Amino acid sequence: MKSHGRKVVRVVARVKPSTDLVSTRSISVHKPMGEDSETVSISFGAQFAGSKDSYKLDYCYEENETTGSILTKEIKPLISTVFEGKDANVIAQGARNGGKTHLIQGNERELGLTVLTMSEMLSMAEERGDSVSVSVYEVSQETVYDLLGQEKRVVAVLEGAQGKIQLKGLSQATSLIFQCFCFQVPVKSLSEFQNLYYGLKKSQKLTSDPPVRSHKGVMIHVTTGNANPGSLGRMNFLDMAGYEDSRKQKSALAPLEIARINKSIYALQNVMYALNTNESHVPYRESKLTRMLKDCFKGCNRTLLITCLPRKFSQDSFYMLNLASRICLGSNRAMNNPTKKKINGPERSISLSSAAQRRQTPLNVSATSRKQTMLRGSVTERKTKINTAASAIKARKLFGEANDSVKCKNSSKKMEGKARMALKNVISTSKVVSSIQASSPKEVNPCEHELNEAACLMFYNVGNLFVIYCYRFSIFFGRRGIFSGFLKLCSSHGTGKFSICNFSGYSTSASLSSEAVDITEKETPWKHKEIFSGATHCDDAFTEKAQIVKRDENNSVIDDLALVINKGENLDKENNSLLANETASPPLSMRLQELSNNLKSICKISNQLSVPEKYQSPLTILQAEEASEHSDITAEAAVSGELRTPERTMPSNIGCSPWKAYSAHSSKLKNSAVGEYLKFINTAGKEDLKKLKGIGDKRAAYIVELREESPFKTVDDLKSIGLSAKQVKGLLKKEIGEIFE
Ligand SMILES: Nc1ncnc2c1ncn2[C@@H]1O[C@H](COP(=O)(O)OP(=O)(O)OP(=O)(O)O)[C@@H](O)[C@H]1O
Repeated sequence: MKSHGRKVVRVVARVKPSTDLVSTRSISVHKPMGEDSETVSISFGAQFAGSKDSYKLDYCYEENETTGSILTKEIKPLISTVFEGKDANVIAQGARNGGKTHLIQGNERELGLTVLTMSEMLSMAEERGDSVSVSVYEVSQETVYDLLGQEKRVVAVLEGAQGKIQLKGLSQATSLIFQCFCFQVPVKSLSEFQNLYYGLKKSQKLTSDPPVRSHKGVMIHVTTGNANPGSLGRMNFLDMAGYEDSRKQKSALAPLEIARINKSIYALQNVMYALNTNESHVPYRESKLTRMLKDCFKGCNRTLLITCLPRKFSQDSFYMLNLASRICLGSNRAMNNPTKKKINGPERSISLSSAAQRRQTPLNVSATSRKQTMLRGSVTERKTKINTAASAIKARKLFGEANDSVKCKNSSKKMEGKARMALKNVISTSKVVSSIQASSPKEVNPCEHELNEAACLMFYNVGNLFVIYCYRFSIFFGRRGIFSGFLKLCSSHGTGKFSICNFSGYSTSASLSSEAVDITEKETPWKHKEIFSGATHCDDAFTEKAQIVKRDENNSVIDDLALVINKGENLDKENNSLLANETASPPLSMRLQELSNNLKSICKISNQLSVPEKYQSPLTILQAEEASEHSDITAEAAVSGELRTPERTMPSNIGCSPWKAYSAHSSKLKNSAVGEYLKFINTAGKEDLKKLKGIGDKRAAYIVELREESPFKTVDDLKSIGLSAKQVKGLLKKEIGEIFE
């Protein structure tokens, strides 16, 4: 019998027998020492040329090997550990239709691993005088359901003060002596279990309308049967929902649903990887599934990860095998490497998933993510120096192009082309700068970006008004939630619009740059009869300046207000410190200054052009006025020819009703208040926390404890301190309402 050795996660594959007799045999498994091989290599046919030659796993069960042999070689050693008081997990993962359910659940004719294991455990329990009970659960769209009740019940997964997983609202479960996940049903015989298990499967089929894909789990609990009954161990079987590339055209599922499933698959991979590489931080909180199974995974508990592979190999299976191999080897830490090559390949889903996660949690990057960021930093360190120069060149090129487009008088089509080129360059510059920022170790601290200044260069097109905003700001837009609202607000106006943003906080910059590109993709065709209006906003080291250039259809300048950038002391300091540290990325102020200089040069050229008054249509003038109004450029400033930095209120009522504008503003305010509340929860000391309504000594201590493991990312996370959704809402209401008292 093969020993599991010291590995926390043993990674094997199972090849599903092919019913298609003519299918080409695309997988080949190399077992150097037959069944006793320590590792095996799996390789593919020519269609996967370009991939690695082979992938190493701990073992691979081929078609001719039965489920019984998996039981004997892999699961029996785990059963012994369960009776010794440990937990064990058997997880089937893979692409869709890979045979996961067949392996875990089986059917009446061909028993699956769960039933075979239950049989073993029942006879062992009988011998020892112990008892066995079972819980069955399902995790669908980040919600856990108990399947053994009269009807599906939602299970709230909470962490107790000791970090133990607890249930809320399930009295039957909490009254049990040991920590359990779901309602447990005692099982006395195998036939009783089979009736329950397969009966459940049938009734679920009837009730699940419309069918949703989910992760399904069966947990077998063992309790000692002596005078002091107590929990021994648990054997957890998990049938993961199948991985599917969300870009697939044929999928019956909504892309959002696929993305969520993939995200939770990815979260599990992260946990397995962290466990196998003995990382100090295991990202359990990245998904509901991993969070609820935290106690089963951690410590000396063992996990068997089975990747189910159909003989007729698909790209999705290849992807899952690739991930499994990484967990097995535990050596390649760059699962999230956002290199171009990987983004084009199956890893794109991973990086998108994690980007999505980061988008949700810009402030709170998990320790693993931070580590990965550091790693990416070191991997791209060499590239960074080159990119720093390249980005500066690209920035110059961008505005060089912009100059060209201003100069272009005769051909509006030519101008359109140039403008598109300029946009392209902005995007690439943005990406380069983002990657530099990501690789800068000093910017890895997830909280630091709040204090860092951030810059945003924003272009957007309102009707035939083309506005350029260049921002430098700190705390106000330090929160992604607010900034996202801001982007959405902008993107909800006008016909064609896009935004390019650079944030100095790593997580934010990554998420925003991708978001910015998304918006760009939706851009409507460029209009070449624009009035150009640009404004630069600068905090701190900069004085407030703005610029408006109006153009008619002949590209002539109607009005131009000068752009002046004053360099303050802070800027000098910042730049001096840069000179002292040649390897650092150029400070934002320097980049911003460069952009501003280029804008100035555009102005100069624009100044030389005359604007026939007849070309000023009332509409365009109105829009320009509206834009200046919304940019909070005062009449006084306009008269003096020097524009003030608009306040950080964005034009919200251009092209929309007062109600819409009000709604947008109030939701922005709400997000801002919630963000500040969470920020406080994540940073305040215990005494300060107690000043919050509804937070006492115990809760404050618990908050401090929980956030050390993983900061609170959303309002929902507050439920983990033992509050109901209603209570959380009440707390926020009280805090926010107090502002107006
Ligand atoms: N070992 C096997 N022998 C024979 N048929 C199998 C085997 N494994 C799977 N199948 C068949 O392949 C089909 C898909 O299997 P299964 O439903 O287990 O895949 P899955 O990976 O669970 O799919 P999903 O990702 O949709 O949950 C089923 O019709 C099943 O009967």
